[in-house]
Amino acid sequence: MSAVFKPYEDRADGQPNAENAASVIDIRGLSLTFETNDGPVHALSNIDLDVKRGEFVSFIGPSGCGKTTLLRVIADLEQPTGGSITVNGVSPEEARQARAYGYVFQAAALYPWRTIARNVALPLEIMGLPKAERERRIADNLALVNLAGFEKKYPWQLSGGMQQRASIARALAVEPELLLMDEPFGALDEIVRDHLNEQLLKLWAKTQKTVVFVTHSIPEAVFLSTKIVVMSPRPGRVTDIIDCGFPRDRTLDIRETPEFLEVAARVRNGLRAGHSYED
Ligand SMILES: Nc1ncnc2c1ncn2[C@@H]1O[C@H](COP(=O)(O)OP(=O)(O)OP(=O)(O)O)[C@@H](O)[C@H]1O
Repeated sequence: MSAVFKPYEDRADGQPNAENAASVIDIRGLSLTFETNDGPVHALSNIDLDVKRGEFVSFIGPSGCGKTTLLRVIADLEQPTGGSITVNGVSPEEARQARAYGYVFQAAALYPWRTIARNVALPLEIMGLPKAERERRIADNLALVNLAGFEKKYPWQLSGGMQQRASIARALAVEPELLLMDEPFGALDEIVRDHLNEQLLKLWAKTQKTVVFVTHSIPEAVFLSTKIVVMSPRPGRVTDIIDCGFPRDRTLDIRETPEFLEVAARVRNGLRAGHSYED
């Protein structure tokens, strides 16, 4: 086995000890069936997953395999029809009420009539935070995503990548422990995506957040993750969970290494095995 797959407790690079760290998300035998006019849609079947504090976990799988549905269950936006789930040791509903997570969507979803600072401010206003605290969080989080100086711009004055960084700042400003990201860079070109992947990794190392990230991209999943959850459709199942222990300060160069290509090949094989070519 290559060094890449070393358990965290053997590592000297400061990564969390994944075995002993607290569970942020604990999912057991979880299923979700949507009842539709055309009959039941089995979106998720018998999912088991444990996400530890400080991990970066990616869900990868073909369209319709239930990645977004699983993320929405964690966020209490969908209700499972079977099995159990806890987030920070409590139900997803309680975790949502405690603002345990920030959610970043594929589209930046910024309000065009609000400046960047006022977009980041919105959830803080809803929380009823005092002005001084709101301003501290806006400044800190815009600096964290390298958008200091853009406070007074409107979303349409920023590139797509900058808008997505602003939506990440908005999610972080709530100071959640957990960041849920649904294909946040899916609509961006590859060079911008590479750049944002590097920035996200630095942000993750700096903030020590737990991240759950949905993607279609094998290189993105391997580059970013400590754990890759490979899913297959109809019904959505977990077909493989791959530990991926690259150092936190990795750069894009690692994509050329044999270790990286080895993990990518395992992800690709997992995707192929679960893929149906019927449609
Ligand atoms: N509200 C809903 N009602 C009925 N079916 C739904 C609903 N939401 C999702 N589905 C179905 O559940 C399955 C999983 O959908 P989901 O969006 O989670 O997949 P995904 O892996 O995120 O896909 P993509 O990569 O295309 O975003 C699909 O078959 C989808 O059509």
